[in-house]
Amino acid sequence: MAGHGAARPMVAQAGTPLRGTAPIPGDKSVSHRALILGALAVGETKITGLLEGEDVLDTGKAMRAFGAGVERIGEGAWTVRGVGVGGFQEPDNVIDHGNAGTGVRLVMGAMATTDITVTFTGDASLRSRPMGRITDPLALFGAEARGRRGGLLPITLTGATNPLPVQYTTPVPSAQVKSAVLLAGLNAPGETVVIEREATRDHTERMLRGFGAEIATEATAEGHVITLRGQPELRPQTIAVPRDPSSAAFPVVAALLVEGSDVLVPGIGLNPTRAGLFDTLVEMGADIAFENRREEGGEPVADLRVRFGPLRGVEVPPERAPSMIDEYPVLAALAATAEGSTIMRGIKELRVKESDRIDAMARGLEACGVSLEEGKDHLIVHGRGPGSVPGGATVGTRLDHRIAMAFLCLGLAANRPITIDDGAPIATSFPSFLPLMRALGADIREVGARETAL
Ligand SMILES: O=C(O)C1=C[C@@H](OP(=O)(O)O)[C@@H](O)[C@H](O)C1
Ligand SMILES: C=C(OP(=O)(O)O)C(=O)O
Repeated sequence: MAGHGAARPMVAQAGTPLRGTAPIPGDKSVSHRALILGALAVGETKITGLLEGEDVLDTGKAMRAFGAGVERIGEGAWTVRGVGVGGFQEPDNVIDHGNAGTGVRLVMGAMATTDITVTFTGDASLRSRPMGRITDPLALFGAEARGRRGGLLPITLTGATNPLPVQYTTPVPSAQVKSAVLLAGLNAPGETVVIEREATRDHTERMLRGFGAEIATEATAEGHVITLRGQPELRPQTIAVPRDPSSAAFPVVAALLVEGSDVLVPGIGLNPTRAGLFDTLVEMGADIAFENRREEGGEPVADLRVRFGPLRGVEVPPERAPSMIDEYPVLAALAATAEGSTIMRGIKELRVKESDRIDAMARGLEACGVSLEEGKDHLIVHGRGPGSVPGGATVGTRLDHRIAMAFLCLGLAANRPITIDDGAPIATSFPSFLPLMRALGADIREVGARETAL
């Protein structure tokens, strides 16, 4: 679990162009959901391509503690023997979700309508993130939460004895909130309805449908109305997890940062609720070919061929934010080498991620000599073209994997090396980041590590 071990400082510096093929691991969002829904089905679910990052492994441990059989049978290949909807047993210890907002929030939802009491916690980052957005709707089902002041973890949640179905309009665009309510609705009688004004990633809906739940989504003037019929028997599935577009973002952006690069990133999930970064990059003038478009595991995918070329700053439409919410840090890094300003508005949700990502990016970019403007809900990066980023700074990554990877990518195009104080959290979402980037030719190393040790 990130934050529990020693800090791992890392440094990135300019070198040769990036070339080759980047095999991206499985999607983190889909991986969490595959383990949770597998645990709620009756029988054995088979998963291939599961992301074996710390966040997902913590969800696997949680599902085991709730009574499911979770076994690793090969690289990325797992089986989950489910206990059925309502069948979770009470764990005999605290459930520690490490660094994972998705993990803790979805699992709280999944247990909130079963009559058990569970204490949840996480690392220093997760213990500072808002949980009221989950415990408030779960209270409508009849669940009771007691946490620290401000609704922070650790939280003890007692599931509803006689759950009520709920109709809930999400107050913030959040797939985690939507998913927690839907997962709680699984063990409530009748129909649970979630209304979201802005569409967020829809992996929970797609996967629930795959497991045989009755779920419908309707686009209305109010927004997306999602209706789930409770107390289904979920049928075990065979799930091929697509490769994670949020992880792919790093080698894609690195290829756009480093002159002369030409990188192939195969089989990337391009679900429209996740693909906002790629639309933005194309608007910036990026040379990206989407080759061999196809469907895999119920999700649209393509092979991305990315070549370095000149980029211009753009204004990102605020309504695109939910489809690229985790990609703003790496976009902000890239924006420093575009010509002109990149304007990112409608992004205040970034302030409650693993770190306050607007502040973390602003302080880090400033330290690297990049000019910017920031506000409560926006960040504007003034790019001055390739070769314009001085670098030469040490950036604080604040237990945030995406901040860590974004600055390592920027270091590949800066005039002086960029150091990050701690790369350990990268293992939460992208454990193969360092070897993958190095195989493309990136000069990224652990500070103090000998060349052969990596
Ligand atoms: O549901 C999910 O899998 C996720 C939803 C998003 O969080 P919010 O729901 O807080 O927007 C995203 O930032 C996170 O990385 C994964
Ligand atoms: C926000 C993220 O994850 P989580 O909320 O699951 O911690 C992320 O991976 O960028």
